[in-house]
Amino acid sequence: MLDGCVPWPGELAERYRAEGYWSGRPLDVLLSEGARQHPSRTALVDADGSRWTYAELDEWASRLAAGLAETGLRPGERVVVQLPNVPEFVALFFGFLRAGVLPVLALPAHRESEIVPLCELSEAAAYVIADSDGAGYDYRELARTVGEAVPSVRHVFVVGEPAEFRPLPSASPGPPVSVDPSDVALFLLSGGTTGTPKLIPRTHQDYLYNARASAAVSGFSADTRYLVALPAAHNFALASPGLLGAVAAGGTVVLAPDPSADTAFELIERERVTVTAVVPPVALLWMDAAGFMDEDLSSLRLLQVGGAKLSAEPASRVRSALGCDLQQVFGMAEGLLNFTRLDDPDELKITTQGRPLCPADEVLVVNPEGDPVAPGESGELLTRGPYTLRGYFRAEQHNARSFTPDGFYRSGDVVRVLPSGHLVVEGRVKDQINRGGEKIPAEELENHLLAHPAVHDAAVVGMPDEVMGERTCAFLVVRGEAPTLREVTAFLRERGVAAYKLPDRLEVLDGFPLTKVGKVSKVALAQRIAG
Ligand SMILES: O=C(O)c1cccc(O)c1O
Repeated sequence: MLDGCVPWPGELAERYRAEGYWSGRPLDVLLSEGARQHPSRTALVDADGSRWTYAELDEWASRLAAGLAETGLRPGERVVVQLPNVPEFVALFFGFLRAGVLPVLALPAHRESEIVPLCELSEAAAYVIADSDGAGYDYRELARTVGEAVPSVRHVFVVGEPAEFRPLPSASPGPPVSVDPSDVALFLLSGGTTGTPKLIPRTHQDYLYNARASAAVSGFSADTRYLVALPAAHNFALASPGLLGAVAAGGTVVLAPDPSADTAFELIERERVTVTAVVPPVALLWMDAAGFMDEDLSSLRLLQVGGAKLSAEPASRVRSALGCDLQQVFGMAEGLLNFTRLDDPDELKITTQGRPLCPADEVLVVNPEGDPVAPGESGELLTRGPYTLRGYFRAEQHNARSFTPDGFYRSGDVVRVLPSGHLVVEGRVKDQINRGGEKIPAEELENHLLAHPAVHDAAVVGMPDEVMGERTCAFLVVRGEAPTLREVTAFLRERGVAAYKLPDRLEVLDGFPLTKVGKVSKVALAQRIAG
């Protein structure tokens, strides 16, 4: 496995192969087999209505792969990719797989303070952007900063107007590069809890299983028309089952530039979309909007909701509001995916976050001492399995804390397991805010706040919110005059912090409540803001 990654131990690897979860095939077979078996079916549709068949997408991916190689990118090198939901994302994703070059999938919302450390940590050889986000943000500015800050970045490729950079490369397809299916195919980003980004290596065969098994459990078929409403770089929209699951099933991927009801409903009607995946705040907005908008949503069969916990009340209204079935998905880019099953009783679909995808997923629920709790009691979810990472990339110290000695990933989520095996998410032990599915590492934001000259100490906690589940509250102890929320967010933006990480509220205290051992008590702060 690529240097800096942690392989599965031989015994488990043997079992995953023997039981058929690992097929020994490269991830790219999703597209190459589709192109062979049904070349003229529609694989991809963009927001403007441009369409690509499987054969056309396959050809495009091969030309991109050849172009990447011709530019001098070598197998195993990393490229940070930051694209909105454009067709180039899909073609390039497969192009990277074919060239053996490893995409590091950043989100469009990321800014300098996320992208620079990512490029550094991955020693990225290139950076791929769109010219703009359609709302006035120019990624080429960010690319200039990255180019100056990170010497490993040799090329910047731009979808749209390249300015001084390069357009996406393209060349006549050469002989395929052979890849080891047990090696890394791509890197996903962790939501994280610390000040530095974490990279999740996903191997060809683990991600292939992830996409195919998810597609099966969600009933994907050749008739599936999947709307990519979340960012395509998100594990949920990419492979749970996401766009890769739709390709695995020989279905059609429809790209939405944003998840607003205006955009999504129009695409659902126009393309007869059958399934999509959203975070809870979007589900709430769609359910309201369906009451007064008149697009025809009757093609929609399944709404997947995940990223944060969907409360039972809105969950119970999905069918009447949108005329489709609900599937709750509790997943993590690190691996383990839980789905409610299409034939589960309504009670489980509404009140649980699903059960593990794979029979070989191992789930342990432990108390703070690390001992298993009694069945049905809540505790931290630990997991290992055929598609769950064994370590973050180049993060030895962090890995020592994030995994048990026998290789279970400590998810930081607090769950309880029902007799049926379904999980109910009850909270978390990790120091992170989940703002409507967007994960904000508290320590990272605190570090940025501490850089403000008027800030003596900072503690970031979630505050309950009807729509977002949580919003972000920054508690500060200040020197001299307290800055306003507006001043603080302007300061954070200036530092290149992504907009979704900006605090929603500021509270200034004389000092922080402490725990018995003298640490800042986030529990006390959270109780204070909840009140
Ligand atoms: O990261 C997540 O929250 C998530 C949610 C649903 C499905 C997934 O694959 C995820 O990674």
